Amino acid sequence: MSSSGDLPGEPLLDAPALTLLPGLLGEPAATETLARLDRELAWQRPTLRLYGREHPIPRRQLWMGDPDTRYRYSGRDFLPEPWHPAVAALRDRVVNALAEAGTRARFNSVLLNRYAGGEERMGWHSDDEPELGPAPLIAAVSLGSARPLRFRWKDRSREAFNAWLPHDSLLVMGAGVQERLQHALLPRRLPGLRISLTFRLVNPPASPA
Ligand SMILES: O=C(O)CCC(=O)C(=O)O
Ligand SMILES: [Fe+2]
Repeated sequence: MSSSGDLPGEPLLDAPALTLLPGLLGEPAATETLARLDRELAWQRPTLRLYGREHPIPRRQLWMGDPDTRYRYSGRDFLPEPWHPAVAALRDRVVNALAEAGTRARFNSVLLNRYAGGEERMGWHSDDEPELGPAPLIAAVSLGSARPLRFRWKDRSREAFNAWLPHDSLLVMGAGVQERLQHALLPRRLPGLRISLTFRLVNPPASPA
């Protein structure tokens, strides 16, 4: 895979490569896709176990992908929902946008997050599960209300910063981003529905001998 440093979007970071591409779908497709995903998906609010207590997550989410893409998250296994046609179309659009920019990528799964308003959120993390491999390329599509995704360096060598994610944008987190930084969608007084889709390539589990 070539580096995503040559993507035509706005480079937020050069090394490791973090790039924002606005206008992924155009209108009215972007707004229609937001409404369709909101309406047609079976959004879930799973509980996570923290210090022995069950907590509902502060957003809704859905794991979708090829049947062999198991995903472990906070000690739980999530089985993927089959691809919804609108999500599969979005995945293909992302792959094409990356290809046009000279970056070859393949995705077999996606985590969809639905934030009803600014109080819904996602805490600090890196997408560094072993099944994503050592240097994953993660493509994050944002639809709806603009929110900042906050980044901080694990070694605190540089200042934390915001990546503002407007409606109909694609944030490409290239090789090294998960290794060196964490990100979070912090609560903000910003009303409005937002849906994000983070496309990933999960290594299919080796078949048992
Ligand atoms: O909603 C966002 O933009 C962040 C989502 C995210 O970090 C993830 O799905 O791992
Ligand atoms: Fe993430």
